[in-house]
Amino acid sequence: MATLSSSSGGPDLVDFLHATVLSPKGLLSLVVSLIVIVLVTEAYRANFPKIQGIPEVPGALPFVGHLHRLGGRSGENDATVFSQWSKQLKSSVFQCVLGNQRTIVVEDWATMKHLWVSQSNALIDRPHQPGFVDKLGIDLTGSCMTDQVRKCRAAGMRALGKPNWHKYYHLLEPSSGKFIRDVYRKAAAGQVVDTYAYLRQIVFDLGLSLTYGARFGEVDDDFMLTFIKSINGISSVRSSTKIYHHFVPLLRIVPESTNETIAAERVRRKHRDVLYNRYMDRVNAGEKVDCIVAALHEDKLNQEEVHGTCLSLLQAAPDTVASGTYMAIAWLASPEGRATQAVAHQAILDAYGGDRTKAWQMAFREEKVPLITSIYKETLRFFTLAPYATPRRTVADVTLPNGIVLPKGITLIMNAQAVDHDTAHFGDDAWQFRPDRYLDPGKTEAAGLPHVAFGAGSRICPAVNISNRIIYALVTRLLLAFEMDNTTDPNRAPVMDAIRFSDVANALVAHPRFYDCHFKVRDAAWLDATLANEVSATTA
Ligand code: HEM
Repeated sequence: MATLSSSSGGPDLVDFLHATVLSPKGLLSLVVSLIVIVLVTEAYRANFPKIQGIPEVPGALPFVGHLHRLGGRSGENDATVFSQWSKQLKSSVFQCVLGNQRTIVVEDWATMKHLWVSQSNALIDRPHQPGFVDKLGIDLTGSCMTDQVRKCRAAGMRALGKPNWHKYYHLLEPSSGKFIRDVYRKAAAGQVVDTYAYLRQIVFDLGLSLTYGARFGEVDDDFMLTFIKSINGISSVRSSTKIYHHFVPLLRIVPESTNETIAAERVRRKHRDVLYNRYMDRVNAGEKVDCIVAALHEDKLNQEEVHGTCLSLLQAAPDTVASGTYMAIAWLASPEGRATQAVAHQAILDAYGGDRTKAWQMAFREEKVPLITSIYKETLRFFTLAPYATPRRTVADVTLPNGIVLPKGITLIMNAQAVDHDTAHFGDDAWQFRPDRYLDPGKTEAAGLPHVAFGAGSRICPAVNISNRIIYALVTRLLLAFEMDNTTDPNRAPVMDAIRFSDVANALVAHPRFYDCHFKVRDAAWLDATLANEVSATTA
């Protein structure tokens, strides 16, 4: 054993150091000790200390915090797990830690309104998801509100705004007519129909047209299917808690062996280039193509911004609107909903003085039947498609209703599934589907916010109005054309439960389980003539 043998220090101290700390064994112990210190410090390090006065979910693990119980790992979606925690803690506001991200979860309407609506400007950022958003280029939904994102969001909102809707009728009307014609043909052949792919195509077609001025014809078009697959690959990761790398900084020292986002982004980019090149060919041939790319070029956005805006819209469009319409049909065609079909059909006729052709023609152009409006709002509330909305990050201190201050930079999650079923706001029947809930505006409309399916406040979905109108029109046209009845085959019947309607437990956006429906034409002669008129009007 080495000892300090001389009081003068000098060489003896050096010998001592060489024999201990600087020896290979000593250096190894030093490195190991440092690693242990770093690991111990990292193990429970969060970006913010615990906030006093807000209950915290017990059972955080080192490094991952509460992530091990989220991301579908327990078989439930995050919103459902949040509600279990809220019940356990007896508090509608609580804190948990996602990797190193201290996160406040809000479960009730009143607190949601106090933060997301009344302090909207302070909630304008998104938490950074390293390993995801940095692989995508500009991504409106997943990015903080930089000047560039603000510019792109404004351009997207302009394109989706009401003054531009007249440009989209000539797309939506024939594509919905074609959808109904296909359903009609199958029904006439005695087949049940799963409408999902048709509905998605209508919305995706609209998205392609309003972004790159493109259009794809058939449901099984290979190009469209691979493009949608890449889009879904990206959406399945956005704001999801399924990938530990996105939340645990230490894990990012080791690169991910395969990154779902990078793979999907490569495919998405290839498709984007095809669309863009087709657009440029048309422009170079002297055609004036009316679409966002054209408008954005005029707005002097650079190419990255043009593509970022277009892809962000395409990314969000197809499945959300399709799923909303799909669940409205599922409810109307359920034993519980069938009586409402007759009432809604009559309400449409009444609104147009019995002229069903006029009702058909105006379906996309005006919202004249309050019961249909109520049905689509109730559908979007009841089957909340983005169960935990999209997380936010504060850009200034905000206060809870009880005065507790949440610091600038903290992550906030609105449990939209819980907020949309808050009995204190919607009443004791919040977990029941009531088609007429929004006929009596009363308290449900008090905030100008019927539900939070589209989020709320500064980053609310920019496509709220156009999405609502598309669902309204499709439901109206289907009711005019058919009586609908879900299959009784238990393997293909829809699931009508407000949580279990979706099979997806590990992603931001729910996806309804597929189902089949019987469609019985109400008046074949009228439908034949109406569809024929629409086709000839489009081709004229
Ligand atoms: C029923 C249909 C839809 C639902 C339920 C829905 C839901 C949502 C939700 C919950 C958010 C987050 C809002 C927040 O943080 O408060 C969002 C954001 C967004 N949605 Fe939608 N959406 C739908 C349709 C669409 C469509 C058709 C488009 C595009 C054409 C679109 C584009 C976007 C974009 C770009 C954002 C990001 C906005 C931002 O972060 O600033 N959405 N949507």
